[in-house]
Amino acid sequence: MVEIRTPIEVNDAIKHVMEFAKKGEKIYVSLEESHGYFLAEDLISDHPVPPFNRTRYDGFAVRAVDTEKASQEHPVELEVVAEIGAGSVFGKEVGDQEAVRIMTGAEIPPGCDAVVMLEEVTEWKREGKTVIEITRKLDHLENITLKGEDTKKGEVLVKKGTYINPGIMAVLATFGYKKVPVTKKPRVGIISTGSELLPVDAPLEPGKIRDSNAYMLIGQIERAGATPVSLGQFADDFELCYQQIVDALENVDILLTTGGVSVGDYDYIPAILEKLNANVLFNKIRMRPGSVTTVAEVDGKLLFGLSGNPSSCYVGFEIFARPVIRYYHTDKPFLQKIQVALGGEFANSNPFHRFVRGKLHFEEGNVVANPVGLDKPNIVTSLAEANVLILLPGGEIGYHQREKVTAILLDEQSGSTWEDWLNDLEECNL
Ligand SMILES: Nc1nc2c(c(=O)[nH]1)N[C@H]1C(S)=C(S)[C@@H](COP(=O)(O)OP(=O)(O)OC[C@H]3O[C@@H](n4cnc5c(N)ncnc54)[C@H](O)[C@@H]3O)O[C@H]1N2
Ligand code: MOO
Ligand SMILES: [Mg+2]
Repeated sequence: MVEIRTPIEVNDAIKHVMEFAKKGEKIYVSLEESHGYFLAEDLISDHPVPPFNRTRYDGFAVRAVDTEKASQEHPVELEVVAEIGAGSVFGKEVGDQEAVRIMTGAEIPPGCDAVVMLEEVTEWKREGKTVIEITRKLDHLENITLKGEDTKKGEVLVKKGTYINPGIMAVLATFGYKKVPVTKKPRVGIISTGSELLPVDAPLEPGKIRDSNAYMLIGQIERAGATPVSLGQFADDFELCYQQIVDALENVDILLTTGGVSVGDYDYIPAILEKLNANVLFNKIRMRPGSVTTVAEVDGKLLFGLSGNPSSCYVGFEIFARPVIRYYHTDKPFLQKIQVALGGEFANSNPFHRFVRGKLHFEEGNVVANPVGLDKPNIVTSLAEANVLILLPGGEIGYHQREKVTAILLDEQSGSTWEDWLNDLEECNL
């Protein structure tokens, strides 16, 4: 008799999984490799930026008061007493009727309080001296970037738990972080199971397909903030897969398997979990695709038995494994959601919540989420385009073109808290 599984609700399943989520320890990585890590400490400015008053233009630093009477008819003449490029400083006080030739980014010399651009002046030599002619009045502080204009000392610029993007790398460099405090990425193992699976470089054979899930998961794991560990591809053989899983659990923080979680004759993951004496959190969820996603805990480690069907595997990972990985780094481990107009027609109702792979685009000022490709669990090619999961709550209704629905953003990095995730989903009561 085939086992009849009772589906649990999506949010209950997430809650169970998150009970076993762990926090990452603090490590230091070089600034060069920090992209894609998450800050383990607040980034606080320990000096003002810029650290000195500087010129915004190539020009002449002057005393604005000397230009007060300048006009086209009555230009003011100033003597150029020095030249400085960015990185050089003119330590002396600039006196009455004097100017310093200065290049963008150089510190404003003492006594000066305005800069006139090179293009605005006439310059010539007279009796061995360089003289400039200014034809308008300059304002106090004109063309000067003030010390601390960008940021003051002591400000929290980036909060702990933030994903390090290129802009944050610039800020880290500004404050001298050769080594960056980040949270250590968990190691996430991938085992693909299936006697039909070929290595990616093998020619097709009758009845066989190439293993795409393993590579998809490498990308998903990296996007989530973990280090993928490829542990191989194995035939549907109970003993072989059991042994691989036992060995893998020793060597990784989280283990993912794909395939073999359903009720078929060669779906060995449920029996392997039983032999492992694993604490199975659930093996059926009221969602589609990914309903067969099975999660178990073995000695405190999580094992995600993801479906073999590519779209089911993808969605199961994003909804259940991703927040566990993100929690290592941040208290906002859940995906963010937005309201969109539905770009397709789903007239048939479905008792299960649907997570339709979709792509955002803009139409007459509205954000529209268009389904990509066929909405079936076994579809792989649609995943190439997907940047959202369109959430169609289960029930007795269908969904129609331009109806307001929720889209879960797959490439967004700031994340959301559990409360945010629940609030936004209140209406769908997942
Ligand atoms: N009698 C029932 N049959 C099925 C049920 C059910 O409840 N009762 N559930 C269906 C659903 S829903 C899903 S989803 C799949 C889950 O299948 P498994 O997780 O057991 O995966 P497999 O049987 O091993 O493979 C399913 C499908 O996916 C292909 N596959 C497997 N691994 C890979 C890979 N690494 N890369 C690409 N494609 C892969 C495999 O060839 C199969 O076509 O079960 C339904 N059946
Ligand atoms: O787990 Mo299956 O994906 O619901 O199609
Ligand atoms: Mg199966």
